[in-house]
Amino acid sequence: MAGRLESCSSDPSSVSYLTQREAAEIDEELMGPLGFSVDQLMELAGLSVATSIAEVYKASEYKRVLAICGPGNNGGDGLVAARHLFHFGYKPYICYPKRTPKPLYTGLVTQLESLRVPFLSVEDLPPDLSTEYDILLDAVFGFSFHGAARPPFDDILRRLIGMRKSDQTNKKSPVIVSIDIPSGWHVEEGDISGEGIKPDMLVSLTAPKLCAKQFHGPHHFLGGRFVPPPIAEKYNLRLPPYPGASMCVHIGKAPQVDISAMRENYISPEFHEEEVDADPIKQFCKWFEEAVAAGLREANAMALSTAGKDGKPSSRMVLLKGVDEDGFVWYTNYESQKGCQLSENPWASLLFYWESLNRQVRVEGSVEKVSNEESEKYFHSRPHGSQIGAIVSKQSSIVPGRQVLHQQYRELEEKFSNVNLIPKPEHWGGYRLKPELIEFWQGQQSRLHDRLQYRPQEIDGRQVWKIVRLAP
Ligand SMILES: NC(=O)C1=CN([C@@H]2O[C@H](COP(=O)(O)OP(=O)(O)OC[C@H]3O[C@@H](n4cnc5c(N)ncnc54)[C@H](OP(=O)(O)O)[C@@H]3O)[C@@H](O)[C@H]2O)[C@@H](O)CC1
Ligand SMILES: Cc1cc2nc3c(=O)[nH]c(=O)nc-3n(C[C@H](O)[C@H](O)[C@H](O)COP(=O)(O)O)c2cc1C
Ligand SMILES: Cc1ncc(COP(=O)(O)O)c(C=O)c1O
Ligand SMILES: [K+]
Repeated sequence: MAGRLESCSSDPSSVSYLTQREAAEIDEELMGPLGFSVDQLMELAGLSVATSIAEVYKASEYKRVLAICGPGNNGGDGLVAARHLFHFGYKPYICYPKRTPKPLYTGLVTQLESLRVPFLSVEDLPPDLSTEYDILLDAVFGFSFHGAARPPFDDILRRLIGMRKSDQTNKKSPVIVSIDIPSGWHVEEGDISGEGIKPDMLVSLTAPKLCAKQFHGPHHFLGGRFVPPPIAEKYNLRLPPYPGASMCVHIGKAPQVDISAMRENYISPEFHEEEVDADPIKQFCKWFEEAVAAGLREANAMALSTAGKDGKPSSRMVLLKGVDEDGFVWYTNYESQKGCQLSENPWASLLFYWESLNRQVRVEGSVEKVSNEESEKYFHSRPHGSQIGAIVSKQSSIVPGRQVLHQQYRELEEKFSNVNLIPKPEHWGGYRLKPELIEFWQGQQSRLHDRLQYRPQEIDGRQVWKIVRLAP
Protein backbone atom coordinates (compact mmCIF):
# COMPACT_ATOMS: atom_id res chain seq x y z
CA MET A 1 0.00 0.00 0.00
CA ALA A 2 1.45 3.30 -1.09
CA GLY A 3 0.60 5.22 2.05
CA ARG A 4 -2.95 6.04 0.95
CA LEU A 5 -5.99 5.23 2.96
CA GLU A 6 -9.68 5.72 2.40
CA SER A 7 -11.34 6.73 5.64
CA CYS A 8 -14.83 5.46 6.34
CA SER A 9 -17.91 7.49 5.64
CA SER A 10 -21.45 6.95 4.44
CA ASP A 11 -22.13 5.90 0.90
CA PRO A 12 -23.20 9.07 -0.96
CA SER A 13 -25.51 7.14 -3.30
CA SER A 14 -27.63 6.10 -0.32
CA VAL A 15 -28.41 9.69 0.73
CA SER A 16 -31.43 11.69 -0.50
CA TYR A 17 -31.09 15.10 -2.13
CA LEU A 18 -33.70 17.85 -1.91
CA THR A 19 -35.04 20.23 -4.50
CA GLN A 20 -35.25 23.91 -3.61
CA ARG A 21 -39.00 23.60 -3.15
CA GLU A 22 -38.73 20.59 -0.89
CA ALA A 23 -36.11 22.35 1.23
CA ALA A 24 -38.36 25.37 1.67
CA GLU A 25 -41.40 23.16 2.40
CA ILE A 26 -39.54 21.19 5.04
CA ASP A 27 -38.45 24.48 6.59
CA GLU A 28 -42.06 25.62 6.76
CA GLU A 29 -43.31 22.34 8.20
CA LEU A 30 -40.62 22.24 10.86
CA MET A 31 -41.48 25.74 11.94
CA GLY A 32 -45.23 25.29 11.54
CA PRO A 33 -47.00 22.08 12.48
CA LEU A 34 -43.88 20.47 13.95
CA GLY A 35 -43.45 23.17 16.54
CA PHE A 36 -39.85 24.27 16.01
CA SER A 37 -38.76 27.87 16.21
CA VAL A 38 -36.27 29.32 13.77
CA ASP A 39 -33.94 30.12 16.69
CA GLN A 40 -33.81 26.47 17.68
CA LEU A 41 -33.10 25.18 14.19
CA MET A 42 -30.49 27.85 13.58
CA GLU A 43 -28.74 27.01 16.84
CA LEU A 44 -28.59 23.33 15.92
CA ALA A 45 -27.53 24.14 12.36
CA GLY A 46 -24.74 26.47 13.51
CA LEU A 47 -23.57 23.95 16.09
CA SER A 48 -23.47 21.23 13.42
CA VAL A 49 -21.34 23.47 11.23
CA ALA A 50 -18.93 24.27 14.07
CA THR A 51 -18.55 20.61 15.06
CA SER A 52 -18.01 19.56 11.44
CA ILE A 53 -15.24 22.13 11.13
CA ALA A 54 -13.68 21.01 14.40
CA GLU A 55 -13.62 17.41 13.15
CA VAL A 56 -11.49 18.26 10.15
CA TYR A 57 -9.69 21.54 10.80
CA LYS A 58 -8.13 21.60 14.27
CA ALA A 59 -8.03 24.97 16.05
CA SER A 60 -4.30 24.52 16.64
CA GLU A 61 -3.68 24.71 12.88
CA TYR A 62 -6.71 26.59 11.51
CA LYS A 63 -7.34 29.22 14.13
CA ARG A 64 -8.46 32.34 12.26
CA VAL A 65 -11.96 32.03 10.83
CA LEU A 66 -13.65 34.68 8.74
CA ALA A 67 -17.41 34.08 8.71
CA ILE A 68 -19.01 35.86 5.76
CA CYS A 69 -22.68 36.10 6.58
CA GLY A 70 -25.47 36.83 4.13
CA PRO A 71 -28.87 38.45 4.68
CA GLY A 72 -30.96 35.31 5.36
CA ASN A 73 -30.97 32.29 7.61
CA ASN A 74 -27.79 30.96 6.05
CA GLY A 75 -26.08 34.07 7.40
CA GLY A 76 -27.68 33.39 10.79
CA ASP A 77 -26.22 29.86 10.75
CA GLY A 78 -22.84 31.48 10.15
CA LEU A 79 -23.22 33.77 13.17
CA VAL A 80 -24.17 30.85 15.39
CA ALA A 81 -21.32 28.70 14.04
CA ALA A 82 -18.84 31.52 14.71
CA ARG A 83 -19.97 31.72 18.34
CA HIS A 84 -19.49 27.98 18.86
CA LEU A 85 -16.13 28.09 17.10
CA PHE A 86 -15.05 30.83 19.51
CA HIS A 87 -15.84 28.53 22.42
CA PHE A 88 -14.00 25.66 20.68
CA GLY A 89 -10.81 27.75 20.71
CA TYR A 90 -10.91 29.37 17.24
CA LYS A 91 -10.54 33.08 16.58
CA PRO A 92 -13.54 34.18 14.52
CA TYR A 93 -14.06 37.42 12.61
CA ILE A 94 -17.38 38.37 11.07
CA CYS A 95 -18.27 40.15 7.88
CA TYR A 96 -22.02 40.79 7.98
CA PRO A 97 -22.77 43.59 5.54
CA LYS A 98 -26.58 43.29 5.14
CA ARG A 99 -28.03 42.99 8.60
CA THR A 100 -31.56 42.02 9.49
CA PRO A 101 -33.19 44.05 12.27
CA LYS A 102 -35.10 41.02 13.65
CA PRO A 103 -34.42 40.28 17.35
CA LEU A 104 -32.99 36.84 16.53
CA TYR A 105 -30.23 38.40 14.45
CA THR A 106 -29.54 41.41 16.66
CA GLY A 107 -29.27 38.93 19.54
CA LEU A 108 -26.72 36.83 17.66
CA VAL A 109 -24.70 39.96 16.91
CA THR A 110 -24.81 41.06 20.56
CA GLN A 111 -23.67 37.60 21.68
CA LEU A 112 -20.66 37.77 19.37
CA GLU A 113 -19.87 41.34 20.39
CA SER A 114 -19.87 40.27 24.03
CA LEU A 115 -17.20 37.73 23.11
CA ARG A 116 -15.25 40.60 21.50
CA VAL A 117 -15.45 38.92 18.12
CA PRO A 118 -14.50 41.63 15.58
CA PHE A 119 -17.04 42.68 12.94
CA LEU A 120 -15.47 43.86 9.69
CA SER A 121 -17.15 45.84 6.94
CA VAL A 122 -16.51 44.79 3.34
CA GLU A 123 -14.10 47.74 3.10
CA ASP A 124 -12.26 46.54 6.24
CA LEU A 125 -11.53 43.16 4.71
CA PRO A 126 -7.85 42.71 3.87
CA PRO A 127 -7.15 42.87 0.14
CA ASP A 128 -5.79 39.35 0.20
CA LEU A 129 -8.05 37.05 2.22
CA SER A 130 -5.59 34.21 1.85
CA THR A 131 -2.95 35.64 4.20
CA GLU A 132 -5.16 36.67 7.10
CA TYR A 133 -7.42 33.69 7.63
CA ASP A 134 -7.19 29.94 7.88
CA ILE A 135 -10.88 29.21 7.32
CA LEU A 136 -13.34 31.21 5.22
CA LEU A 137 -16.82 30.31 6.33
CA ASP A 138 -19.25 30.84 3.50
CA ALA A 139 -22.60 31.65 5.13
CA VAL A 140 -23.70 33.98 2.36
CA PHE A 141 -26.59 32.20 0.65
CA GLY A 142 -28.60 29.10 1.45
CA PHE A 143 -31.41 27.31 -0.31
CA SER A 144 -33.41 30.48 -1.07
CA PHE A 145 -30.72 31.87 -3.37
CA HIS A 146 -31.90 32.69 -6.90
CA GLY A 147 -30.56 34.58 -9.89
CA ALA A 148 -27.11 36.12 -9.83
CA ALA A 149 -25.50 37.44 -6.65
CA ARG A 150 -26.13 41.14 -6.08
CA PRO A 151 -23.74 43.65 -4.43
CA PRO A 152 -21.92 43.54 -2.15
CA PHE A 153 -21.97 39.74 -2.23
CA ASP A 154 -21.03 39.50 -5.90
CA ASP A 155 -17.69 41.12 -5.12
CA ILE A 156 -17.08 38.99 -2.02
CA LEU A 157 -17.76 35.82 -3.99
CA ARG A 158 -15.39 36.97 -6.74
CA ARG A 159 -12.69 37.41 -4.12
CA LEU A 160 -13.25 33.92 -2.81
CA ILE A 161 -13.04 32.53 -6.34
CA GLY A 162 -9.99 34.62 -7.24
CA MET A 163 -8.20 33.73 -4.06
CA ARG A 164 -8.42 30.05 -4.79
CA LYS A 165 -7.12 30.52 -8.32
CA SER A 166 -4.19 32.83 -7.62
CA ASP A 167 -3.18 30.87 -4.61
CA GLN A 168 -2.27 27.58 -6.14
CA THR A 169 1.42 28.13 -5.60
CA ASN A 170 1.07 29.01 -1.93
CA LYS A 171 1.93 26.30 0.56
CA LYS A 172 -1.08 26.70 2.79
CA SER A 173 -4.09 28.62 1.55
CA PRO A 174 -7.22 29.03 3.64
CA VAL A 175 -9.97 26.49 3.28
CA ILE A 176 -13.49 27.44 2.25
CA VAL A 177 -16.32 25.89 4.24
CA SER A 178 -19.78 26.39 2.77
CA ILE A 179 -22.92 26.15 4.84
CA ASP A 180 -25.72 24.23 3.13
CA ILE A 181 -25.03 25.55 -0.40
CA PRO A 182 -21.79 26.77 -1.97
CA SER A 183 -22.84 30.42 -2.29
CA GLY A 184 -23.51 31.53 -5.83
CA TRP A 185 -24.25 27.99 -6.96
CA HIS A 186 -27.70 27.23 -8.33
CA VAL A 187 -29.53 25.37 -5.55
CA GLU A 188 -30.37 22.48 -7.87
CA GLU A 189 -28.10 22.77 -10.90
CA GLY A 190 -24.93 23.53 -8.96
CA ASP A 191 -21.99 25.45 -10.38
CA ILE A 192 -23.56 26.10 -13.78
CA SER A 193 -20.76 28.23 -15.24
CA GLY A 194 -18.02 26.15 -13.68
CA GLU A 195 -16.57 29.45 -12.43
CA GLY A 196 -18.13 29.41 -8.98
CA ILE A 197 -16.51 28.94 -5.60
CA LYS A 198 -14.93 25.53 -4.95
CA PRO A 199 -15.36 24.86 -1.26
CA ASP A 200 -13.14 22.38 0.54
CA MET A 201 -15.97 21.49 2.89
CA LEU A 202 -19.72 21.55 2.49
CA VAL A 203 -21.97 21.14 5.51
CA SER A 204 -25.43 20.24 4.22
CA LEU A 205 -28.25 20.88 6.66
CA THR A 206 -31.29 18.64 7.17
CA ALA A 207 -30.51 16.83 3.87
CA PRO A 208 -28.21 17.75 0.97
CA LYS A 209 -29.72 19.92 -1.77
CA LEU A 210 -29.46 18.74 -5.37
CA CYS A 211 -26.47 20.99 -6.09
CA ALA A 212 -24.44 18.98 -3.56
CA LYS A 213 -24.22 16.18 -6.13
CA GLN A 214 -21.70 18.40 -7.88
CA PHE A 215 -19.63 18.99 -4.80
CA HIS A 216 -16.35 17.15 -5.27
CA GLY A 217 -14.36 18.69 -2.41
CA PRO A 218 -12.80 16.44 0.21
CA HIS A 219 -15.26 16.95 3.06
CA HIS A 220 -19.03 16.67 2.75
CA PHE A 221 -20.81 16.65 6.09
CA LEU A 222 -24.45 16.46 7.04
CA GLY A 223 -25.68 18.42 10.05
CA GLY A 224 -28.98 19.36 11.58
CA ARG A 225 -29.71 16.34 13.68
CA PHE A 226 -33.31 17.28 14.29
CA VAL A 227 -35.29 15.69 11.46
CA PRO A 228 -38.39 14.12 13.02
CA PRO A 229 -39.80 10.87 11.52
CA PRO A 230 -42.89 12.58 9.96
CA ILE A 231 -40.56 14.68 7.77
CA ALA A 232 -38.27 11.78 6.93
CA GLU A 233 -41.28 9.65 5.96
CA LYS A 234 -43.15 12.31 4.01
CA TYR A 235 -40.12 13.26 1.92
CA ASN A 236 -38.82 9.71 1.77
CA LEU A 237 -35.51 10.88 3.19
CA ARG A 238 -32.63 8.46 3.35
CA LEU A 239 -30.15 9.93 5.79
CA PRO A 240 -27.06 8.33 7.29
CA PRO A 241 -27.03 7.60 11.02
CA TYR A 242 -25.17 10.12 13.14
CA PRO A 243 -22.41 8.52 15.19
CA GLY A 244 -22.91 8.54 18.97
CA ALA A 245 -23.96 11.94 20.22
CA SER A 246 -22.36 13.75 17.30
CA MET A 247 -24.06 16.73 15.64
CA CYS A 248 -22.60 15.86 12.24
CA VAL A 249 -21.77 12.94 10.02
CA HIS A 250 -19.34 12.66 7.11
CA ILE A 251 -21.05 11.78 3.84
CA GLY A 252 -19.85 11.65 0.30
CA LYS A 253 -16.68 10.25 -1.08
CA ALA A 254 -14.22 9.30 1.60
CA PRO A 255 -11.22 11.62 1.50
CA GLN A 256 -7.90 10.14 0.50
CA VAL A 257 -5.32 10.60 3.17
CA ASP A 258 -1.58 10.39 2.89
CA ILE A 259 -0.63 8.20 5.83
CA SER A 260 2.97 9.30 5.71
CA ALA A 261 1.88 12.91 6.24
CA MET A 262 -0.32 12.16 9.23
CA ARG A 263 1.19 13.59 12.38
CA GLU A 264 0.25 15.59 15.45
CA ASN A 265 2.40 18.13 17.19
CA TYR A 266 1.93 17.58 20.92
CA ILE A 267 1.54 20.72 22.99
CA SER A 268 1.44 20.02 26.72
CA PRO A 269 2.63 21.49 30.00
CA GLU A 270 6.19 20.34 30.71
CA PHE A 271 6.50 17.33 32.99
CA HIS A 272 9.30 17.66 35.54
CA GLU A 273 11.09 15.30 37.92
CA GLU A 274 10.34 17.67 40.85
CA GLU A 275 6.60 17.40 40.41
CA VAL A 276 6.16 13.64 40.18
CA ASP A 277 5.23 11.45 43.11
CA ALA A 278 8.05 9.32 44.51
CA ASP A 279 5.62 6.38 44.28
CA PRO A 280 4.76 5.45 40.68
CA ILE A 281 1.42 3.91 41.68
CA LYS A 282 0.37 7.21 43.25
CA GLN A 283 1.61 9.00 40.14
CA PHE A 284 -0.36 6.56 37.98
CA CYS A 285 -3.51 7.16 40.03
CA LYS A 286 -3.05 10.91 39.65
CA TRP A 287 -2.79 10.66 35.87
CA PHE A 288 -5.61 8.13 35.74
CA GLU A 289 -7.92 10.47 37.65
CA GLU A 290 -6.97 13.27 35.27
CA ALA A 291 -7.77 11.05 32.28
CA VAL A 292 -11.18 10.26 33.76
CA ALA A 293 -11.78 13.93 34.61
CA ALA A 294 -10.88 14.86 31.02
CA GLY A 295 -13.81 12.72 29.92
CA LEU A 296 -11.74 10.10 28.09
CA ARG A 297 -13.75 7.09 27.05
CA GLU A 298 -12.41 3.92 28.68
CA ALA A 299 -9.39 5.50 30.33
CA ASN A 300 -8.92 2.02 31.83
CA ALA A 301 -8.39 0.38 28.44
CA MET A 302 -4.82 -0.84 28.09
CA ALA A 303 -2.84 -2.85 25.59
CA LEU A 304 -1.51 -6.05 27.14
CA SER A 305 1.48 -7.67 25.46
CA THR A 306 2.54 -11.21 26.20
CA ALA A 307 4.84 -13.78 24.62
CA GLY A 308 4.84 -17.55 25.15
CA LYS A 309 7.85 -19.81 25.14
CA ASP A 310 8.39 -19.20 21.40
CA GLY A 311 9.20 -15.57 22.33
CA LYS A 312 6.78 -14.18 19.74
CA PRO A 313 4.89 -11.23 21.27
CA SER A 314 1.17 -10.57 20.86
CA SER A 315 -0.90 -7.63 22.02
CA ARG A 316 -4.57 -6.99 22.69
CA MET A 317 -6.64 -4.53 24.69
CA VAL A 318 -7.97 -5.42 28.13
CA LEU A 319 -9.63 -3.37 30.84
CA LEU A 320 -7.84 -2.40 34.03
CA LYS A 321 -10.08 -3.43 36.91
CA GLY A 322 -7.94 -2.45 39.87
CA VAL A 323 -4.60 -0.92 40.77
CA ASP A 324 -2.75 -0.60 44.05
CA GLU A 325 0.69 -1.22 45.56
CA ASP A 326 0.38 -4.89 44.60
CA GLY A 327 -0.07 -4.18 40.92
CA PHE A 328 -2.42 -3.85 37.96
CA VAL A 329 -5.39 -6.22 37.64
CA TRP A 330 -7.48 -7.36 34.64
CA TYR A 331 -9.83 -10.27 34.02
CA THR A 332 -9.97 -12.76 31.22
CA ASN A 333 -10.15 -16.38 30.19
CA TYR A 334 -7.16 -18.36 31.51
CA GLU A 335 -7.39 -20.67 28.47
CA SER A 336 -7.23 -17.84 25.91
CA GLN A 337 -4.13 -17.13 23.84
CA LYS A 338 -2.90 -14.63 26.42
CA GLY A 339 -3.68 -17.13 29.20
CA CYS A 340 -1.61 -19.83 27.48
CA GLN A 341 1.24 -17.43 26.85
CA LEU A 342 1.24 -16.24 30.45
CA SER A 343 1.32 -19.82 31.71
CA GLU A 344 4.47 -20.37 29.63
CA ASN A 345 6.05 -17.00 30.38
CA PRO A 346 4.62 -14.96 33.27
CA TRP A 347 5.96 -11.60 32.07
CA ALA A 348 3.96 -8.93 30.34
CA SER A 349 3.74 -5.30 29.51
CA LEU A 350 0.80 -2.91 29.71
CA LEU A 351 0.31 0.29 27.79
CA PHE A 352 -2.13 3.14 28.31
CA TYR A 353 -2.56 5.90 25.73
CA TRP A 354 -4.60 8.93 26.75
CA GLU A 355 -4.76 10.68 23.42
CA SER A 356 -6.30 14.02 24.27
CA LEU A 357 -3.86 14.50 27.16
CA ASN A 358 -0.83 13.55 25.02
CA ARG A 359 0.05 10.94 27.61
CA GLN A 360 1.28 7.37 27.55
CA VAL A 361 2.02 5.09 30.50
CA ARG A 362 4.05 1.96 30.07
CA VAL A 363 4.21 -0.77 32.70
CA GLU A 364 6.30 -3.96 32.65
CA GLY A 365 6.55 -6.75 35.18
CA SER A 366 5.72 -10.24 36.33
CA VAL A 367 2.22 -11.62 36.25
CA GLU A 368 0.30 -13.97 38.51
CA LYS A 369 -3.31 -14.99 38.85
CA VAL A 370 -5.37 -13.18 41.49
CA SER A 371 -6.93 -15.32 44.24
CA ASN A 372 -10.01 -17.32 43.36
CA GLU A 373 -12.02 -15.29 45.90
CA GLU A 374 -11.04 -12.07 44.18
CA SER A 375 -12.06 -13.48 40.78
CA GLU A 376 -15.36 -14.79 42.19
CA LYS A 377 -16.14 -11.42 43.70
CA TYR A 378 -15.40 -9.56 40.50
CA PHE A 379 -17.18 -12.08 38.26
CA HIS A 380 -20.42 -11.70 40.20
CA SER A 381 -20.19 -7.92 40.09
CA ARG A 382 -20.47 -8.03 36.28
CA PRO A 383 -23.80 -7.69 34.44
CA HIS A 384 -25.57 -11.06 34.08
CA GLY A 385 -25.18 -10.95 30.32
CA SER A 386 -21.41 -10.65 30.59
CA GLN A 387 -21.29 -13.51 33.09
CA ILE A 388 -23.17 -15.74 30.65
CA GLY A 389 -21.00 -14.42 27.84
CA ALA A 390 -17.90 -15.52 29.72
CA ILE A 391 -19.33 -19.05 30.05
CA VAL A 392 -20.26 -19.18 26.37
CA SER A 393 -16.94 -17.91 25.08
CA LYS A 394 -14.12 -20.42 24.80
CA GLN A 395 -11.99 -17.37 24.21
CA SER A 396 -9.57 -17.49 21.25
CA SER A 397 -10.94 -20.80 19.91
CA ILE A 398 -12.52 -21.01 16.45
CA VAL A 399 -16.33 -20.70 16.29
CA PRO A 400 -18.30 -21.88 13.23
CA GLY A 401 -20.54 -18.79 13.25
CA ARG A 402 -22.16 -16.10 15.38
CA GLN A 403 -25.40 -18.08 15.60
CA VAL A 404 -23.61 -20.76 17.66
CA LEU A 405 -22.74 -18.20 20.31
CA HIS A 406 -26.31 -16.83 20.29
CA GLN A 407 -27.79 -20.31 20.58
CA GLN A 408 -25.60 -21.19 23.58
CA TYR A 409 -26.26 -17.80 25.13
CA ARG A 410 -30.03 -18.31 24.87
CA GLU A 411 -29.80 -21.80 26.38
CA LEU A 412 -27.78 -20.55 29.32
CA GLU A 413 -30.04 -17.55 29.81
CA GLU A 414 -32.93 -19.97 30.08
CA LYS A 415 -30.99 -22.29 32.38
CA PHE A 416 -30.00 -19.49 34.76
CA SER A 417 -33.27 -17.57 34.59
CA ASN A 418 -34.25 -18.55 38.13
CA VAL A 419 -30.77 -18.94 39.53
CA ASN A 420 -29.37 -16.35 41.90
CA LEU A 421 -25.71 -16.95 41.30
CA ILE A 422 -24.33 -17.84 37.90
CA PRO A 423 -21.30 -20.07 38.56
CA LYS A 424 -17.99 -18.59 37.47
CA PRO A 425 -16.15 -20.88 35.08
CA GLU A 426 -12.95 -22.14 36.65
CA HIS A 427 -10.94 -20.96 33.71
CA TRP A 428 -12.13 -17.35 34.08
CA GLY A 429 -10.39 -14.95 36.44
CA GLY A 430 -7.95 -12.16 37.05
CA TYR A 431 -4.27 -11.54 36.60
CA ARG A 432 -2.14 -9.08 38.49
CA LEU A 433 0.98 -7.54 37.02
CA LYS A 434 3.54 -6.49 39.61
CA PRO A 435 5.49 -3.63 38.03
CA GLU A 436 9.26 -3.61 37.69
CA LEU A 437 9.19 -0.62 35.40
CA ILE A 438 6.74 2.23 34.95
CA GLU A 439 7.29 5.02 32.48
CA PHE A 440 5.26 8.22 32.21
CA TRP A 441 5.36 9.90 28.80
CA GLN A 442 4.12 13.39 28.13
CA GLY A 443 4.13 14.44 24.47
CA GLN A 444 5.91 17.72 23.68
CA GLN A 445 6.60 19.85 20.62
CA SER A 446 9.22 18.87 18.05
CA ARG A 447 9.16 15.34 19.44
CA LEU A 448 11.12 16.47 22.54
CA HIS A 449 8.83 14.54 24.84
CA ASP A 450 9.16 14.10 28.60
CA ARG A 451 9.82 10.52 29.69
CA LEU A 452 10.21 9.72 33.36
CA GLN A 453 10.95 6.11 34.15
CA TYR A 454 10.69 4.40 37.54
CA ARG A 455 12.60 1.23 38.42
CA PRO A 456 12.87 -0.39 41.84
CA GLN A 457 16.23 -0.19 43.61
CA GLU A 458 17.55 -1.61 46.89
CA ILE A 459 19.01 1.03 49.20
CA ASP A 460 20.09 -0.17 52.69
CA GLY A 461 17.91 -3.26 52.31
CA ARG A 462 14.93 -1.08 51.51
CA GLN A 463 13.20 -1.03 48.15
CA VAL A 464 12.83 2.45 46.67
CA TRP A 465 11.85 3.64 43.22
CA LYS A 466 14.59 5.34 41.24
CA ILE A 467 13.40 7.91 38.72
CA VAL A 468 15.36 8.67 35.57
CA ARG A 469 14.63 10.83 32.57
CA LEU A 470 14.93 9.12 29.20
CA ALA A 471 15.69 10.73 25.86
CA PRO A 472 12.51 11.10 23.81
N1 LIG B 1 -34.40 22.89 8.04
C1 LIG B 1 -34.03 23.98 7.45
O1 LIG B 1 -34.54 24.20 6.42
C2 LIG B 1 -33.03 24.86 8.04
C3 LIG B 1 -32.47 25.93 7.35
N2 LIG B 1 -31.48 26.67 7.84
C4 LIG B 1 -30.75 27.61 7.02
O2 LIG B 1 -31.57 28.47 6.36
C5 LIG B 1 -31.15 28.60 5.00
C6 LIG B 1 -32.22 29.10 4.18
O3 LIG B 1 -32.51 30.36 4.67
P1 LIG B 1 -33.32 31.43 3.88
O4 LIG B 1 -34.56 30.85 3.37
O5 LIG B 1 -33.40 32.60 4.77
O6 LIG B 1 -32.42 31.69 2.62
P2 LIG B 1 -30.94 32.20 2.37
O7 LIG B 1 -30.55 31.53 1.14
O8 LIG B 1 -30.06 32.11 3.54
O9 LIG B 1 -31.07 33.75 2.16
C7 LIG B 1 -32.05 34.36 1.48
C8 LIG B 1 -31.65 35.82 1.48
O10 LIG B 1 -30.74 36.01 0.40
C9 LIG B 1 -31.27 36.97 -0.49
N3 LIG B 1 -30.95 36.60 -1.84
C10 LIG B 1 -31.43 35.61 -2.59
N4 LIG B 1 -30.86 35.59 -3.80
C11 LIG B 1 -29.99 36.62 -3.81
C12 LIG B 1 -29.12 37.15 -4.81
N5 LIG B 1 -29.02 36.58 -6.01
N6 LIG B 1 -28.36 38.19 -4.47
C13 LIG B 1 -28.45 38.78 -3.27
N7 LIG B 1 -29.30 38.34 -2.31
C14 LIG B 1 -30.06 37.27 -2.58
C15 LIG B 1 -32.74 36.99 -0.22
O11 LIG B 1 -33.24 38.22 -0.55
P3 LIG B 1 -34.47 38.37 -1.62
O12 LIG B 1 -33.96 37.81 -2.90
O13 LIG B 1 -35.55 37.53 -1.03
O14 LIG B 1 -34.70 39.80 -1.64
C16 LIG B 1 -32.80 36.74 1.26
O15 LIG B 1 -32.54 37.93 1.97
C17 LIG B 1 -30.65 27.23 4.69
O16 LIG B 1 -29.86 27.17 3.54
C18 LIG B 1 -29.92 26.92 5.94
O17 LIG B 1 -28.63 27.49 5.90
C19 LIG B 1 -31.06 26.52 9.24
O18 LIG B 1 -30.87 27.77 9.84
C20 LIG B 1 -32.02 25.77 10.07
C21 LIG B 1 -32.62 24.58 9.43
C1 LIG C 1 -11.23 -1.80 24.81
C2 LIG C 1 -11.17 -3.29 24.92
C3 LIG C 1 -11.18 -3.89 26.17
C4 LIG C 1 -11.12 -5.26 26.28
N1 LIG C 1 -11.08 -5.79 27.52
C5 LIG C 1 -10.91 -7.12 27.67
C6 LIG C 1 -10.76 -7.67 28.96
O1 LIG C 1 -10.72 -6.96 29.97
N2 LIG C 1 -10.62 -8.98 29.05
C7 LIG C 1 -10.61 -9.79 27.96
O2 LIG C 1 -10.48 -10.99 28.11
N3 LIG C 1 -10.72 -9.30 26.71
C8 LIG C 1 -10.87 -7.98 26.53
N4 LIG C 1 -10.99 -7.44 25.29
C9 LIG C 1 -10.87 -8.35 24.13
C10 LIG C 1 -9.37 -8.62 23.89
O3 LIG C 1 -8.78 -7.50 23.24
C11 LIG C 1 -9.10 -9.86 23.07
O4 LIG C 1 -9.82 -9.85 21.86
C12 LIG C 1 -9.46 -11.13 23.82
O5 LIG C 1 -9.14 -11.05 25.18
C13 LIG C 1 -8.73 -12.32 23.21
O6 LIG C 1 -7.35 -12.12 23.28
P1 LIG C 1 -6.28 -13.30 23.12
O7 LIG C 1 -6.80 -14.21 22.03
O8 LIG C 1 -5.01 -12.66 22.75
O9 LIG C 1 -6.21 -14.00 24.43
C14 LIG C 1 -11.06 -6.08 25.14
C15 LIG C 1 -11.05 -5.48 23.87
C16 LIG C 1 -11.11 -4.10 23.77
C17 LIG C 1 -11.05 -3.46 22.42
C1 LIG D 1 -14.14 -10.68 26.36
C2 LIG D 1 -14.05 -9.66 27.45
N1 LIG D 1 -13.90 -10.06 28.70
C3 LIG D 1 -13.82 -9.18 29.70
C4 LIG D 1 -13.88 -7.85 29.49
C5 LIG D 1 -13.70 -6.97 30.67
O1 LIG D 1 -14.69 -6.09 30.90
P1 LIG D 1 -15.90 -6.30 31.93
O2 LIG D 1 -15.45 -7.19 33.02
O3 LIG D 1 -16.18 -4.89 32.37
O4 LIG D 1 -16.99 -6.92 31.14
C6 LIG D 1 -14.06 -7.38 28.19
C7 LIG D 1 -14.13 -5.97 27.87
O5 LIG D 1 -14.24 -5.53 26.72
C8 LIG D 1 -14.15 -8.32 27.14
O6 LIG D 1 -14.30 -7.92 25.85
K1 LIG E 1 -23.54 29.11 1.96
